[in-house]
Amino acid sequence: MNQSIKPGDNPDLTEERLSGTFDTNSMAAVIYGSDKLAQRRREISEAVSRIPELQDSKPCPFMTREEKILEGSRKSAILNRLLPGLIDLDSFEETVFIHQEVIGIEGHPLALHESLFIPPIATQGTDEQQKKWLGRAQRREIIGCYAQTELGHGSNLRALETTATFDISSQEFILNSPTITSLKWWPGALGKSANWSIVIANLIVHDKNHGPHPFMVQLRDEKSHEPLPGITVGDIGPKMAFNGADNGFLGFENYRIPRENMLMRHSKVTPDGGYIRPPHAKIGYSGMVRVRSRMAAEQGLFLAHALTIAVRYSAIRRQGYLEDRSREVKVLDYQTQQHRLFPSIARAYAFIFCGFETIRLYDQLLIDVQNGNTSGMADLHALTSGLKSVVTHQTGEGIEQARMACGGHGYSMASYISEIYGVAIGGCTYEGENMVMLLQLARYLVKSIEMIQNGKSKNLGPMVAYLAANESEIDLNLGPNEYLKVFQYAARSQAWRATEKFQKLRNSGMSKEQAWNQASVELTRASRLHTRLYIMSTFINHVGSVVDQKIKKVLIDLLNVHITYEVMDIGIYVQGLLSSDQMDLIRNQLYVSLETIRPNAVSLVDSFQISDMQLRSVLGRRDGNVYENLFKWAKSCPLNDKDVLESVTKYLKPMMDKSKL
Ligand SMILES: CCCCCCCC/C=C\CCC/C=C/C(=O)SCCNC(=O)CCNC(=O)[C@H](O)C(C)(C)COP(=O)(O)OP(=O)(O)OC[C@H]1O[C@@H](n2cnc3c(N)ncnc32)[C@H](O)[C@@H]1OP(=O)(O)O
Ligand SMILES: Cc1cc2nc3c(=O)[nH]c(=O)nc-3n(C[C@H](O)[C@H](O)[C@H](O)COP(=O)(O)OP(=O)(O)OC[C@H]3O[C@@H](n4cnc5c(N)ncnc54)[C@H](O)[C@@H]3O)c2cc1C
Repeated sequence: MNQSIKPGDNPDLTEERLSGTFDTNSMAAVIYGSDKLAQRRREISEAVSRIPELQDSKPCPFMTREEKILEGSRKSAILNRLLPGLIDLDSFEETVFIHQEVIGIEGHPLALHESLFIPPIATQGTDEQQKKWLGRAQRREIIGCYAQTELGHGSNLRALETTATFDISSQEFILNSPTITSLKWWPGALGKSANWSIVIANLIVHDKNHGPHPFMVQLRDEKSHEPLPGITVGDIGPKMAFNGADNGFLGFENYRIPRENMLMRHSKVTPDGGYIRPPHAKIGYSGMVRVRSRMAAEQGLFLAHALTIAVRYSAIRRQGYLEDRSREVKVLDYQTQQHRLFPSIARAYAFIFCGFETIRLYDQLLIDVQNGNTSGMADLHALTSGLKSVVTHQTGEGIEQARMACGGHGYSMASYISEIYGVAIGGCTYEGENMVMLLQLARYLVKSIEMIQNGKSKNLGPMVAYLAANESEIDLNLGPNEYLKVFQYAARSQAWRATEKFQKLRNSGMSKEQAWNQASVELTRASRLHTRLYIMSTFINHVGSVVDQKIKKVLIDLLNVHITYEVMDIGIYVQGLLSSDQMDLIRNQLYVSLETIRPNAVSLVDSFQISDMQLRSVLGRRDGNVYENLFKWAKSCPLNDKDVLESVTKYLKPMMDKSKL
C-alpha cells in the first residue's frame, strides 16, 4: 500500500495512491539500501517536524541572501545542540540528511564542513593531526572549508599558483598568492563563516615545486572571527542558486603556518627539508574522488525532488479532455506528459542505485589505500569522472522537463523547481567541469583499447571487457540483457571510432595534445555512452537482486521504461546493428511501458519519502491541496504587505497624474 494516504488529501492524489500496486515503505527500503536506513529517515523527519525552532521562519523564496545565511546559521547552531538526540553522530548520511531536511538545499555555513573539510583531515592527516583537529571539527568548535579553485584556475590543478614555501629556519610554510589570478575563488563557507580551511597550494622545498598539496590553515581569529594578518577573505557575491552558502575568495601575503600543518599521511616534508613522495602521485586528489563518488546519489535525489513535485502536481492538475467531455483529465494521463516524466523517474532510481554502489566502492578503496594498495585508484577515478558528468547533465535535463511539465506554476518559485535546478546544475561544474572529467574517462577508454590492440585483452578490468567483444547481431526478442548488448555495441563502436580518430591524427604527425583536442568531441561521446552503459547494467543488476516480488515487478516495469528510452535516445549509434523494424519494436515497447507504469507513478515518487519540509514546494505538497495553498503563499509575499507601494506613490502615480494634464 501507499503509506502517504491521509484524510483530507486531494481526492485525485488519493485515487492515484490507491491504484499503486506496492508498499511505498518497502520501496523506500530498496531505494535507501535497507529498511533500517529508510526508517531512520522517516524517524528523523518526524522528530524534526515536532521541534518548533527548527521550522522555516518564512518561505525561502521570500528571504534575502543575508536572511538565508542568518537562517542557515541559526538552524545549524540549534542542530549542533540537538543532534546527539536526533541522529547517529557517526553517520555521514544522517548528518547530511538532517541538514537538508531542516535547512534545505540552498546551502548553509556548514554545507562543506562535513563533506570537504573533515574527510581530508580524516584520510590525509597523520594520527597526530587527526588527534589535534578532527575532534574539534566534529564538535564544530571550528568551521572549515576546502580552498582549491583559484580565480584563474579550476580545471587544471597543475596550474594552481598559490605557493607554500618551506622555511627550514623557522620550520614553517609561507603561503602566498602571488597574482590576482591566484586568489582562491569559490570555496563554500569561506566567505564569511569558516575560520579554518584545507588549502591546496604548491609545495615548494629548496626551490623545487612538488605540485599541489593540502595544508590545514587557520583563516580567522577564533575569538573575534576577524581575518588574521596576511589573510584577505570575503564573499564572492550572489550566484544562480545556492545562495544560503557564502562562497568566498581568499588571498595570502607571506602567511606563515607550522610545518605540522601540511597534511602528511601520504606525502611528507621532514624538518631538514626532505620530501617523501606519496604511494600514488594522485593520492592528494582522493578528496575529489570521494565527493564525485557521492554525486550520483545526491543528484538522483535532486531529480527525485523535482519529479515528486511534477508527478504529484500532474495528478491533481486537470486540463483538456480525452474521451469524457464532462470533466477535464489529469495531465498525467497525456502520453506526452508521461514521456516527459517517467523516463526521468527511471533515471532517478538508476542514479541512486549507481550512487550507493560508487559510495561502497570508494569506502572499499579507502580501506585498500590505507593498507598501501592503490591499484584501484585509476578505475574509480575514471568511473566517477564519467558518472558525475553524465548524471549531473541528465539530472539538469530531467529537472527542466519537470518544470515545464508543471506549466505556468512550474515557473513560480512556489514550485521551488528553479532552485532545485540551480543547485543541481552546479554539479555540472563543481568537482571538475563535465567535459574535462569526460576526457579523463576517455584517457582510460583509449588506454583500454590500446591494450586490446596490443593483444592484452585479458588484462582488461570487468568494466571495459565489453570493448573487446564483437557483437554484430541482436535477437529481436528483446529482454534487458539484449538491450545491454545493444548499448555495449554503441559504446564499443564509439570508443573505437574515437580512439582510431585520435590514432590516425597522431599517425599523420600531429602532436599528442593536438590530436587529442581534434578527437575530443568523439572522445567525450565515447565516455558518455560508456557511463550510460554502466548505469544501465547497475540498474539491471540491482533489480535482479530484489527479493520482494511486488517491488521487483514494478522495478522491472520501470527498468523497461529505462532501457527502451535509453536505446531510442542513442538511436544514431545503433544504426549499424538494429534494423528499422527493430527500432519500431523498441519504440512501441517504450509506449507500452509508459502505460504500464502509469498507475504506479505517484507511488514511485512517494517512495522517495521526501517530506514537505524538505521539498519546500507548494506544488509538490504530499496532500495535493495545491490551489488554496498557492493563494495563501501569494498573499504572504512581502510585496502584498501593503496595497499601495512606494514605487506607485513616488513614480507611477505622479507619472499618470502628469499624463492626465
Ligand atoms: C541530496 C543530497 C544533498 C547534498 C547537497 C550537496 C550540495 C553540494 C553543493 C555544493 C558543493 C560543492 C562543492 C564543490 C567543491 C569543489 O568543486 S572542490 C574543487 C574541485 N576541483 C576539481 O575537481 C578540479 C578538476 N581537475 C582535476 O581533478 C585534475 O586537474 C585533473 C582533471 C584530474 C587532471 O589532473 P592532472 O593534470 O594532475 O592529471 P593528468 O595529467 O590529466 O592525468 C595524469 C594521470 O593521473 C590520473 N589521475 C588523475 N586524477 C586521478 C585520481 N583522482 N585518481 C587516480 N588517478 C588520477 C589520470 O587518469 C592520468 O592517468 P593516465 O596517465 O594513466 O591516463
Ligand atoms: C556551486 C559551486 C561550488 C563550488 N565550491 C567549491 C569549493 O568548495 N572549493 C573549491 O575549491 N572550488 C569550488 N568550486 C569551483 C569548481 O570546482 C570549479 O569551478 C570547477 O572545477 C571548474 O573549474 P573552472 O571554473 O576553472 O572552469 P574552466 O576550467 O575555466 O571551464 C571553462 C570551460 O573550459 C573548458 N575546459 C577547461 N579545460 C579544458 C580542457 N582541458 N579540455 C577541454 N575543455 C576544457 C570547460 O569544459 C568549460 O567549458 C565551486 C564551483 C561551484 C559552481
